[in-house]
Amino acid sequence: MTRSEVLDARRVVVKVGSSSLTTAAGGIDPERVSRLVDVLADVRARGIEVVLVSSGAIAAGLAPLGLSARPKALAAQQAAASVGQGLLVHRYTEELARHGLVAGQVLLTVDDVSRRAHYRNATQTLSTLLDLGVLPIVNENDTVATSEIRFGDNDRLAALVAHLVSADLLVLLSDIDGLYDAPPATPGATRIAEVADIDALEVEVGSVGAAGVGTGGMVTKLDAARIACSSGIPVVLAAADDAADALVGKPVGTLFHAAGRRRPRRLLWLAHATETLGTVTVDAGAARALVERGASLLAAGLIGVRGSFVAGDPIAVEGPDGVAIARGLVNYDAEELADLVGAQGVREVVHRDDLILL
Ligand SMILES: Nc1ncnc2c1ncn2[C@@H]1O[C@H](COP(=O)(O)OP(=O)(O)O)[C@@H](O)[C@H]1O
Ligand SMILES: N[C@@H](CCC(=O)OP(=O)(O)O)C(=O)O
Repeated sequence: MTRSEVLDARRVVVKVGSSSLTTAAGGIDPERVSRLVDVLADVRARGIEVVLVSSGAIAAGLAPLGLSARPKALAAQQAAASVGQGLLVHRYTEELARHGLVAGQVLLTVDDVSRRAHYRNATQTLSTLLDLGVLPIVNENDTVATSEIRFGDNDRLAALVAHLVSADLLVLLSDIDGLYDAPPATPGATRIAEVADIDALEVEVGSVGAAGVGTGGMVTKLDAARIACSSGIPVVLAAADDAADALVGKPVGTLFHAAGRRRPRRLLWLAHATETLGTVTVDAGAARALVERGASLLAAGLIGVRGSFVAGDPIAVEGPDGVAIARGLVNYDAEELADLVGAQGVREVVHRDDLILL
């Protein structure tokens, strides 16, 4: 039986991991890139828009730098990515050109999906590229991302991009042919064909794949699936070798059914992509107002402020017991807010539209 979620999709985000693009020695395998591009070109020929999120910059930079394995130090990874990203996109550009398709490179940082203005820019750029018939190739902007503000893996980035472009489907291609009920090397581990409700899923996951070039392993793929499904986007996780079948809806890999409605765009990044820059502690009355009535947070409920932030930054909101209850975009700088503690003011610290309950 074919999967209607796949057949009905008009806009698809496909993510391919480093482990699916590299040779055993760790460099980029031009044949694997070529095979992937053939599949993507077929999808495009069916009138479906495609955004590719491709890892592999670091892997592509290893050989030119005379390195045999992914370096541990962040600066060395960034150097490898700087060398490799151009080579990687060059490969894609040449391969897509064989099919008469044009590639566009889009490098994103965490800020691009967490700051409101950047988010809008990223959305506009991607939708313009799609309108122009370009096939955007997205990666993290590794050369400028520091360890604190890094996605580090492209799985979550792909889910956020899927949301950003309002995709109908997210396809995660990996070296493994789906989600298993235990790390695949475990005797008796079996593939799960469908996940109806990801929040009810209980599986044992390991971290890194056999090739040793990927990051995050299944943990980050499940995070990505959770982000996409919770915003109404179904996910197929499949082996890169099964990409053609996965993209015509054959029952390969694992299908995660979407849950719920699409959330407003801004709030999705607030929930998943944001590093909060501070925390405000609120009293029990304010905590109840937020949770039970969906109210805005007013200064009168503040009992503490921590961190360093300016107006517009994402912050965490915790109750008097220190348990986080919400995230929001704050209307004041940290110093201004500290002065409002205990002031019994009615000033709005976080507007209800800028709050997401956890
Ligand atoms: N429960 C599980 N089901 C499937 N794969 C798992 C599981 N737990 C751990 N893994 C590992 O996750 C790996 C995929 O992650 P990763 O190496 O980061 O790939 P990619 O480069 O495609 O992002 C698989 O090769 C597998 O070894
Ligand atoms: N941005 C990095 C990708 C990080 C990474 O390895 O991700 P993945 O292979 O998807 O687990 C790169 O291009 O090398």
